[in-house]
Amino acid sequence: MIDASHDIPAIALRGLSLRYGRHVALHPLTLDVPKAEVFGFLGHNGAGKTTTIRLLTTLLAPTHGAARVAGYDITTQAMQVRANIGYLPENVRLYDRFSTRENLTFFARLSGVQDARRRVDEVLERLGIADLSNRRVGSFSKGMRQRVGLAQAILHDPQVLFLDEPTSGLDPVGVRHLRQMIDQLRAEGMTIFMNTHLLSEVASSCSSIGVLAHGRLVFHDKVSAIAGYDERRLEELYVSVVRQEDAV
Ligand SMILES: Nc1ncnc2c1ncn2[C@@H]1O[C@H](COP(=O)(O)OP(=O)(O)OP(=O)(O)O)[C@@H](O)[C@H]1O
Repeated sequence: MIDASHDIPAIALRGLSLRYGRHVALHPLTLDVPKAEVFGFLGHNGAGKTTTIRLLTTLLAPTHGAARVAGYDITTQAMQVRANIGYLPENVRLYDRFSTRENLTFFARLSGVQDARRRVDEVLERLGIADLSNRRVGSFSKGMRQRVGLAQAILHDPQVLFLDEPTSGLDPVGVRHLRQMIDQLRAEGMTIFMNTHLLSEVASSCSSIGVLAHGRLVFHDKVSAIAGYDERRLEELYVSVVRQEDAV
């Protein structure tokens, strides 16, 4: 049983698992992510990272186990979970024929945001993308779409933000811009759970790290606890824990 008081972690998994038919995509996973942390979730292709995010965002129901996000149970309080999380999927879905402002106003109203127009302006300013307001998103680069997607994900001021490979396919300027946004949101107290393949992303943005291999958590620690935690050290660590798992 997970405590539902205010001191609980922003994200708490207890033996959470998922099978697709006979295939175990996620073995029982127990993990806490404290509030206002950026958690980097690493793992090879097919390790189970997206499956974990889909469980925590209530898009999939677990086969076994439980989890709380922002204090709410993902199975019995799915609506409350959804009201308190933002999700930026790898490929952002926007209405190409509409402007940034029109897209965001539509999504803000859909999620019941009060005074949607004012809130959209506020988020555009906060993320430094007011210059994109009146442009149609159909003409946007991947980096611009990601920025609008992030704005969409935080319109309702969620406590917890899930990012699935947020910088995948972005050029260095796009990566830098998104990182700055993530740093800013964390500084404001948001908890961020980020799937990534990039060790540079973990070294620059994350406070703690988990490594998943074949659906099992094979490493979990604070990034600062890894001696000399630069990108190279993280790479050595990543390769060693994934190799150990392969040898089992
Ligand atoms: N809808 C599905 N039906 C059956 N198997 C699935 C389904 N979705 C994912 N899988 C399988 O579950 C496993 C975990 O997939 P998942 O997408 O969670 O991995 P991932 O770590 O996010 O990979 P990537 O880094 O490539 O995005 C993989 O073996 C995948 O083939």
